Amino acid sequence: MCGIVGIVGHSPVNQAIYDGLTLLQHRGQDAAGIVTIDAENRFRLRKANGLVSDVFRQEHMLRLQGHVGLGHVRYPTAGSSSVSEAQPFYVNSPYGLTLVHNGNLTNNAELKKLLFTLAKRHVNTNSDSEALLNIFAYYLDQHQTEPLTPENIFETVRNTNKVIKGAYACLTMIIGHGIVAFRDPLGIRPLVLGKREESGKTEYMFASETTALDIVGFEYVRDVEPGEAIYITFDGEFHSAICADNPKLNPCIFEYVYFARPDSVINGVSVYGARVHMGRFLGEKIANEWKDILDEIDVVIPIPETSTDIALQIANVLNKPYRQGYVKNRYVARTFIMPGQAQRKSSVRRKLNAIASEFKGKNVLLVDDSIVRGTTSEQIVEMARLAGANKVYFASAAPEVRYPNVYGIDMPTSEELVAYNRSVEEIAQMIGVDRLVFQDLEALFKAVQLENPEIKAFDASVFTGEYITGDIDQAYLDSIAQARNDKAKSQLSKQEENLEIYNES
Ligand SMILES: O=P(O)(O)OC[C@H]1O[C@H](OP(=O)(O)OP(=O)(O)O)[C@H](O)[C@@H]1O
Ligand SMILES: NC(=O)CC[C@H](N)C(=O)O
Ligand SMILES: [Mg+2]
Repeated sequence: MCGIVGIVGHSPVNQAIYDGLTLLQHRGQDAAGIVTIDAENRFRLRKANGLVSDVFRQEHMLRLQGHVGLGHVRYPTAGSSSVSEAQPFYVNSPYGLTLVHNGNLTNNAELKKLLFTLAKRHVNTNSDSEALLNIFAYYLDQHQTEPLTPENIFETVRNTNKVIKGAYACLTMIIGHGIVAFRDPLGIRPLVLGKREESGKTEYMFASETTALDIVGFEYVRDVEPGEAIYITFDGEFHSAICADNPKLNPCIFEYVYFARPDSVINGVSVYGARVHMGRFLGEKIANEWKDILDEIDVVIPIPETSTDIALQIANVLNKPYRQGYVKNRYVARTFIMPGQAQRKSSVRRKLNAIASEFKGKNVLLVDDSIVRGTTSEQIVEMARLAGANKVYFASAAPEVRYPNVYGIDMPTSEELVAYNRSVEEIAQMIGVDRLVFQDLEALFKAVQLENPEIKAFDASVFTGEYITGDIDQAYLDSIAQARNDKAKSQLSKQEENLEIYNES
């Protein structure tokens, strides 16, 4: 679910981009990168595996000179976890071009072949983002006017949109020109625009979520529209155009369930507001369907971090105490977006610990935002039992996750999903609870639409198996299942997967 940032400023941007990335760290923990353009029109780049605070030391920040730049935090959905596939990516022609991408292209293999056929362009890694950059570069290179006009830029985006498939929120930075933001025609991944006035000049910032704008003092202006390109020159000229046929907003619903921060507003939806509605609707469902055990429930307990706001609403609806039964280790990152199942499994136990007194002899209702692989639920139920819980009930604020995701969430195969081919009762047995309830999909849609009634449809493929880009067939799903299942990824040796050209210690 990567996070992206871009700034066209009139003073040094390295610290602002760093700060923005720290507010997007929850979207990607594998790698981080920043690229700027210095006073001699040279790219200055630092990217490496690790968290933002690990990747950038003082010598790197001093390197990142210039008043314009891009930043990226990575959660791999294509290629590997190798630093060679960290972002930003760079190509030298035309002009000198860099790119950051949130999303996933579903025709990466075809794009690599097309690039070689069209222009003998070699893409060295298996990153879809590197292919995307080269497609953009190829079409940009078709224009001969100097400097490029906004129409040249928009024509480039139109041509790019015609050949790439999947989900993408992108920022490219062109030496001697400016930053171009563009979003897929269905708006699956988020992208917002902010601005601020500095010594009489306007500066602009793009980011995956509004929280990144907040921390660096940029005022939210609007979201980048589905299919829209916004071109901001380094002189601060603002140009925009819709560069796709019949664009329509179908945002990824899992952003609201899990990925985005509660203090973010994306596609006009307060993420916190949506989660409050999710909790209320799920509480009402429990009140209606669990009449036989309602009086038995002693306490509602969240699974920190994401589900806390949801659980509080459930406790309010059911008029039950809301207690902190699990303490989250502040030094352990998000487990769901960790690269392998072994690491996810071992991290859950380091991340969450039970306060025994909150469970001993009690009938507890545990609440999480979602159950995906069951990595979290299995272990926290075991902890509840070991702490002496009498009955353990479980509520998920999202419906059963039964299908792979191909639009930027690394869930390549159904077989890894605990709800795949299983009934609610069978899942309850799998995770060891006395009763289990999932949110209804319609209620989940409504929870988001209450915050923005303009949104009429979503990418809900993980729940429905419907892939709204219309190009996904079983052969593709089989290919990514084979290439990217946990076993296949774990067998990639560090050496084999590292296709790095620019080496740095
Ligand atoms: O069933 P699973 O495969 O475990 O996936 C679902 C769990 O993973 C996420 O938590 P995570 O630890 O990633 O982040 P959080 O701290 O934001 O809750 C999510 O909030 C669920 O708790
Ligand atoms: N989570 C994402 O947005 C991933 C971006 C890109 N597909 C990559 O793998 O690097
Ligand atoms: Mg969680």
